[in-house]
Amino acid sequence: MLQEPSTKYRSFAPIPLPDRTWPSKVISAPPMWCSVDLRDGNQALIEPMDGARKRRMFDLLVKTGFKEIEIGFPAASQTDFDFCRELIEQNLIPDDVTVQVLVQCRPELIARTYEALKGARRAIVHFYNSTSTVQRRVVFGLDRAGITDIAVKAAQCVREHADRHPETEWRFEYSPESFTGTELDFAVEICDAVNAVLQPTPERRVIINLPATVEMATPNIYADQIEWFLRHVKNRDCIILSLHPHNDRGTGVAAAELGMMAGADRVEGTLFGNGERTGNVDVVTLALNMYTQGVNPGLDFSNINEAARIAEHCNQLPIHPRHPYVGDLVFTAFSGSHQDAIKKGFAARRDGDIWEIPYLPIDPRDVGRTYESVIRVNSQSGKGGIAYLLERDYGITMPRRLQIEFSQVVQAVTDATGKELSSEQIWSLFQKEFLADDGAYVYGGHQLTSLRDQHEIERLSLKLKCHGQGALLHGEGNGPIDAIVDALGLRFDVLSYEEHSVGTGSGAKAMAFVEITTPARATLFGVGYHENIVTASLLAVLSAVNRALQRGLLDDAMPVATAQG
Ligand SMILES: CC(=O)SCCNC(=O)CCNC(=O)[C@H](O)C(C)(C)COP(=O)(O)OP(=O)(O)OC[C@H]1O[C@@H](n2cnc3c(N)ncnc32)[C@H](O)[C@@H]1OP(=O)(O)O
Ligand SMILES: CC(C)C(=O)C(=O)O
Repeated sequence: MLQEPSTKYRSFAPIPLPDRTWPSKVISAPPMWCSVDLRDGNQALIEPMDGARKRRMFDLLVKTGFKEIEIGFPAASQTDFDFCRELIEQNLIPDDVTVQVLVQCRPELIARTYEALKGARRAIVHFYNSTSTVQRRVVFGLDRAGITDIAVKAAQCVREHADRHPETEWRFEYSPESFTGTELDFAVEICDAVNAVLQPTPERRVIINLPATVEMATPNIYADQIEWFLRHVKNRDCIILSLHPHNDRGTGVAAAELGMMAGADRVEGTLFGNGERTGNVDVVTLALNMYTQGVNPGLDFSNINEAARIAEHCNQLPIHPRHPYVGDLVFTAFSGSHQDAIKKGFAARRDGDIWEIPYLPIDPRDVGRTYESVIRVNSQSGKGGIAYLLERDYGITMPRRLQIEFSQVVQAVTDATGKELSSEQIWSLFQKEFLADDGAYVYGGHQLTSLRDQHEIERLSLKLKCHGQGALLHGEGNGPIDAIVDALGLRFDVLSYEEHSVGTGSGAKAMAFVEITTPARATLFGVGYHENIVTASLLAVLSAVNRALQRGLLDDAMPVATAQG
């Protein structure tokens, strides 16, 4: 790269529009949408679509709700010509859909285009020529008058052909191609000249499409260009002002949004932004951006995965996993603080609330995605995410301090492997850590009786394997936990106890959580999981004791005094 890029590149001159109004506008209604997947998208593919893929894409576009679809450039390729014929002859165009085709301002190509459209009920003929300073100079070698002449002659030609086929309801679209590199006064001048031929009316408006053929500046400049154009073009009421942004600077969506605020009526773009170079503007993102502002976009992406898979098949191009609204990872949080906030957001949410879940700008279910992958765990994750997965997939609600303790167990594994852990793997780590029966003290059965004369006192007889040897311990207390602490005779106290059921009906089990503290003031949890709630509590105490023994936090003195063979 150059140390001094200004020797090779220059900045885009601002548009003189100090009283611009677009910055304070709000998008409150969708534009007229036109899909150009089958033309601009298609012409950028490594392998342009064959008839079958075109048909699949067309059906998807219709199902999504597009009412205007640019189906190709029939004068350019036989495939496009044949596809156009197929749609017309087989009557495949729904009544409320209008097909559009592109053609250069060349009479022979225009003639072929009308051949392709013969018999159509309705059609938009879209003609274009490049108007930018650079293309005038290097491609056409013509001045403004010469370029205007090309456009005006083409306008006459498309009109004449149309007049010869009154059975079709014709509409026209003109694009001063490379508009963003065209002086604004010239763009207005050439469009006025074309309109003088086409003679649009408020009832039969012409589509004037102002493409950012190459995105050359910040999106506010595009908005200024649109507002400036609309203030100066003649007969605004006879024009449908259309945008056709590309994404060379990565701001195609922003440019389209600001362009709409600047007064545009219509947007041409493609699904997921396929198209020349960095693509056309992504209509899915545009539509769902509107949706998340509470505006019905008029396009239906309720099953966004299906749309994505069809687009990938037709374009033979993958969609990036981080692509807005659709990428495989866009509804996934790996990082701990995000997971924590999402978990709390879901917990706080009530039916009918405005959607306000941190880090999730849209409810994944609105586009047919599930909450399945919202939280995934790796070394960047925290307790909230782990707790969320265990709760969602296994119905386990861990006490907060256990979440902290267990997250360290998970973290040790993710740090060591560098890999993601599935919720199944987390559950098996949880079982290994808390529920395994391979500790020093293994539960073998119990009996609990209330003392006849002292109702609050319970007596516990507990069968155990202590270090592999059978033992029968006895203890008393004001409940099973108190009694097992007494029976074990070890130096620890119980700090907290919680229990909840997991599952419902006859398959339900109890999960008990016991937190103990040792003489050295170490605290740690044990978990018990059993059909019987008392057994679950006893198991939880033994789980905590075993974990403390394993860590050398308790004296491992077998309670011989009370043990019996
Ligand atoms: C920004 C866009 O996306 S515009 C759409 C671009 N899409 C495509 O090009 C895809 C389909 N195109 C094609 O298949 C071919 O280009 C065709 C069939 C249309 C034309 O092919 P060809 O005639 O072989 O030539 P080619 O495309 O190289 O034409 C360039 C010639 O057309 C002229 N030309 C280019 N665009 C236009 C236009 N819009 N109007 C009039 N003339 C034009 C050029 O000045 C050049 O003229 P020259 O031959 O006198 O130098
Ligand atoms: C033909 C025009 C509209 C075009 O595709 C472009 O400028 O990108």
